[in-house]
Amino acid sequence: MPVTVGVLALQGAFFEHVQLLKKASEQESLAGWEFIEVRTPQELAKCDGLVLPGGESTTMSLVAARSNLLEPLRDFVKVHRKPVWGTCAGLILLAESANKTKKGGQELIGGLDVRVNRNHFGRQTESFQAPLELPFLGAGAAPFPTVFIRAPIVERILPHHKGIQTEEISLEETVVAPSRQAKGPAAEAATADHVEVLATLSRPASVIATQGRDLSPDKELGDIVAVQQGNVFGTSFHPELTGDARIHAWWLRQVQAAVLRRKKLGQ
Ligand SMILES: NC(=O)CC[C@H](N)C(=O)O
Repeated sequence: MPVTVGVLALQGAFFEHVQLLKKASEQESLAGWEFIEVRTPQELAKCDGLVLPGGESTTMSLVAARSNLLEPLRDFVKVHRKPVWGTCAGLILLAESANKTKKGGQELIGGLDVRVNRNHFGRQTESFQAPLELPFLGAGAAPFPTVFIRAPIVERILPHHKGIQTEEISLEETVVAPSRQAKGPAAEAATADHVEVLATLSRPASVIATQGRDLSPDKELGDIVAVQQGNVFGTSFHPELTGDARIHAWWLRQVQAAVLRRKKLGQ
């Protein structure tokens, strides 16, 4: 079963992702998988799954718009519901809403019903590394060496399928992603109406967020740094900048499951 996984290669750490995807596929003994850099709608159309790397989300969305990729990317995530994973800037692009965006706005792709707070931990010089428990990697998994560089966090879980969040529009420097309708049975199967919190920074994640609940004031929960909603996965940190391929391997298994689901449904 040939499977093609793309990494959006407009800007940022795309090369590192491709390398770790290859390493993970070897670890998982996945034969016949192809990993490609995506710069055009034609390349995107070949993909069964897509990684949006870290970098600078403002630049990435500008280049995506100029490359006529924004609409195909939105369709990939929200209409075809193929698996996507955004790291850092990629997570920002996958959010339905983002704070502290550049004046004049910034285009988002959307797909995760969350609002992110950009540059949550401060500037480049305030970058840090932290060993983080990631329960989704399995019971007893060793802490993951997470790298945070001008990283966003998920500061709010938004109500599902609200489309444009009108309450957010009035907030200065907050942007929202345009809404889209999923189509077809595979799309339905991959649609999840809740955002699952997979990791928080200050303590091991054991929390499933409920819709519409503002989690930011409750500091006890810690900062949300990994979330999943259906086929959309996002991390605040950069696994591609470590040699650790465990998250890539975990995500490739998600892609494999999604491809099998689509096949079963004849799509
Ligand atoms: N390392 C990163 O990807 C940083 C993201 C960056 N702060 C942005 O807003 O795009």
